[in-house]
Amino acid sequence: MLEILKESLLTCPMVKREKDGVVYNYFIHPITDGIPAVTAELLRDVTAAMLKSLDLKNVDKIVVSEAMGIHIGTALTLATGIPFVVIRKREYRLPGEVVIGQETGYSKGNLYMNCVNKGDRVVIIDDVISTGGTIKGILPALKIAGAELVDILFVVNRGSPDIGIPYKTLVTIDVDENGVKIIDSAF
Ligand SMILES: O=P(O)(O)OC[C@H]1O[C@H](OP(=O)(O)OP(=O)(O)O)[C@H](O)[C@@H]1O
Ligand code: HPA
Repeated sequence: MLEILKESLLTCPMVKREKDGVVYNYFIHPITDGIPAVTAELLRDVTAAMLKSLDLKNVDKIVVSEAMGIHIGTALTLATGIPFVVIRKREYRLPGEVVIGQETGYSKGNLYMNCVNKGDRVVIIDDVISTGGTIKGILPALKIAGAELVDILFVVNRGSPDIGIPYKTLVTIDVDENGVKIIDSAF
């Protein structure tokens, strides 16, 4: 389990990104970018590991964020029958919409959460955790919505940030100009 994920991380393309004059070594991977192509074998590998790791008992909704939470959310919904909801970068102004401030290593903006209701038991999954900025915005939004957080899982952990509560990850990596190194793996 996770052999396909690990191999694909070790061989993925790299580019350099820049924010405020600081160069960031960015790995480009099917799970985190949709590039190179997302294969069925990779999605099955990641989904099997998510199913093994997550506590999904009596969960009402899987919560993912746009855009790169969507394919893993789709896979987990197909495997479990639990619906998923997407936290969007677009504002809808529906009643109860919760606005989330998001700051990552290379971007800043707002996210908008809809259709997470009072009393919902939810799990959050996302492709990657890096600075933790995105999840730290989502956690208070769940409180505002009145949802109960059951579990959190990130496929890739780049940086192991402290987000104030425990979270699960499938693969922990280090990245430098030469590429990705695997530091730890759930399986
Ligand atoms: O831990 P953090 O530093 O917050 O980084 C992780 C977040 O960054 C990426 O999303 P991004 O906002 O880049 O959007 P994308 O999914 O459309 O690529 C990723 O999907 C996570 O949501
Ligand atoms: O290097 C990266 N690649 C893809 N997604 C990311 N999210 C944080 N860092 C990265």
